Amino acid sequence: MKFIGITGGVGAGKSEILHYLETKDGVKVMLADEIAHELMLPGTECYQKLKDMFSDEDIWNEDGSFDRKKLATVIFSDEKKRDALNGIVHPAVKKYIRTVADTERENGVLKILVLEAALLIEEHYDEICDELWYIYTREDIRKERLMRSRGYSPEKVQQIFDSQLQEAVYRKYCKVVIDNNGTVEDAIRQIDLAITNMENE
Ligand SMILES: CC(C)(COP(=O)(O)OP(=O)(O)OC[C@H]1O[C@@H](n2cnc3c(N)ncnc32)[C@H](O)[C@@H]1O)[C@@H](O)C(=O)NCCC(=O)NCCS
Ligand SMILES: Nc1ncnc2c1ncn2[C@@H]1O[C@H](COP(=O)(O)OP(=O)(O)OP(=O)(O)O)[C@@H](O)[C@H]1O
Repeated sequence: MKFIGITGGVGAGKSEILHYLETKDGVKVMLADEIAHELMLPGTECYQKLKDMFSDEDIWNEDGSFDRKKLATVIFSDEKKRDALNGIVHPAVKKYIRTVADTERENGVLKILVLEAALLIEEHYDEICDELWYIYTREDIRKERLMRSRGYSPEKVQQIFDSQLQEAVYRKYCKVVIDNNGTVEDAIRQIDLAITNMENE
């Protein structure tokens, strides 16, 4: 089994590419963001730590869950608070992912395990993945796609860009670069080629 980590800036097209990958035989896809949300639900250890850490912030709904929009405003405008959240959530996410990867390796059924995570490099997933892949899309294109599809404001897009790594850093750590400035079909062709190259190594 090969374990591939897929990363890239906000709106680069990671989810789009994962939708394609999960249609392939012998491939299982994991989303760090989805796992993080599960591990942040009320009643979990992470939730309690976040509750203690962010008790004074206006991010809580009446039922005790987070208001996603308000949490985004807080963590993308304050590096210290973002680091605090990441320090609570990401060790738990990584532990969970490591367990799944170990189990799948032992089972020996999967051909490829894929992890999508925005913070793959920052959180040192190179230690557990066999290969890191970077989905590269220019900032102006990502901004336009995010404003159109998610209704993000230009300010929100810029704040998230500023909180993420520079292109050169992604390129330094990732073995494969998928250019997603064109059509999804173009990106899929590059993915298929990268898989063939990996399997022939
Ligand atoms: C902060 C939240 C509420 C923002 O939600 P929103 O729908 O506005 O944005 P979305 O989830 O699409 O994230 C926007 C971009 O920021 C990145 N991002 C998300 N959380 C973080 C974080 N903690 N630190 C840095 N970047 C992050 C995403 O990967 C994406 O590229 C949400 O992302 C969240 O609950 N984050 C905590 C869980 C987490 O750390 N997820 C990332 C796992 S790699
Ligand atoms: N090649 C493409 N052509 C046109 N639209 C695209 C292309 N790739 C992705 N998109 C669109 O751009 C938007 C952002 O893509 P997607 O959600 O896959 O990004 P992401 O990298 O997963 O973002 P995030 O970092 O927030 O998780 C979506 O609406 C998606 O359908």
